[in-house]
Amino acid sequence: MLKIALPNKGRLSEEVRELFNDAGLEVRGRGERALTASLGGEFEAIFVRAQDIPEFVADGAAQAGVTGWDLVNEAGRELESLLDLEFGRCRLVVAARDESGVVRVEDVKDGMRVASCFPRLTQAYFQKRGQRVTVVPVSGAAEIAPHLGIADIVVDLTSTGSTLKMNGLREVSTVLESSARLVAYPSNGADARRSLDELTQALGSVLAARGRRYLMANVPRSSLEQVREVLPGLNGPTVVDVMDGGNFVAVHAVVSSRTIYRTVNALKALGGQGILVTRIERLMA
Ligand SMILES: Nc1ncnc2c1ncn2[C@@H]1O[C@H](COP(=O)(O)OP(=O)(O)OP(=O)(O)O)[C@@H](O)[C@H]1O
Ligand SMILES: O=P(O)(O)OC[C@H]1O[C@H](OP(=O)(O)OP(=O)(O)O)[C@H](O)[C@@H]1O
Ligand SMILES: [Mg+2]
Repeated sequence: MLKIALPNKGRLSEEVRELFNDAGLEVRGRGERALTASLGGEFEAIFVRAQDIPEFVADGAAQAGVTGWDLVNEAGRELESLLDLEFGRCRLVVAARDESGVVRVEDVKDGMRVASCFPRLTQAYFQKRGQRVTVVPVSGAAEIAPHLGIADIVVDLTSTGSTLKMNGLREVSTVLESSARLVAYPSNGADARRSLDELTQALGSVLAARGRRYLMANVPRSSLEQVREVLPGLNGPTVVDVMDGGNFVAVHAVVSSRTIYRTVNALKALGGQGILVTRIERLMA
């Protein structure tokens, strides 16, 4: 059995569960507070805090795990990054109150106190810049620290920016960009690596499918050249004969969901009929 460490709660847990489900690795038999569950295949999920996952995986207690790239970097342990899961996108930023006089990161003075749940990354960031700050480690709600007078500025995660705004803080610079990652124990044996390769491909195929749609339409044979322009697909559209279709042939293609509205209208303009758009579950190149 390969153990995969997954977040037991918080921001990432639901999306991780959905991703594994979509890849056919359903969390089975997990009671409300159970700490482990079978994922099917050779995988067993262990549910722990997102912060603890880098340590669990680096120590080999789990062969792989899913957690934020920010937490992986903060842990500073050697881990192999297998896949960017694209959700949990956020940035670790330096932020300051207007009264602090810090408008740009260059304005941060030696001796200033920086509150953060990411003390190592914060220390390393300012050290690299040659700015001697005092890091005030906190385990949550760093945004409140300047108001309590325990720090001058903060280093915290942001995505929409609303928490910073609510706390009267302005973003000054970016320390790290983050999203959820699949990471692995660097010394896994050959069998474990093979299984993790398969897992990486399965999860990757779900992610690749998410931004794409499968489109089918009947189009006049005479407009095929123009249809090719509209429907590049992965390797150009598949063209299929339609029984008793007269001048019409069927075209099939994988298209980006962002452009689907335009594509459908363009096909209609070329005489397309019976247009059908469906979701794709998995897509392997
Ligand atoms: N605002 C956000 N937008 C997108 N992703 C975020 C955001 N905040 C955090 N994340 C990501 O989610 C990860 C886990 O955050 P989460 O809030 O679940 O944990 P936590 O609150 O630090 O842990 P706990 O709830 O156990 O105290 C972060 O390390 C980061 O990668
Ligand atoms: O830019 P925003 O969209 O406002 O997101 C930023 C907030 O999100 C995270 O907290 P979370 O909501 O996970 O709560 P937590 O402090 O309990 O971890 C992070 O610590 C920020 O406080
Ligand atoms: Mg949080």
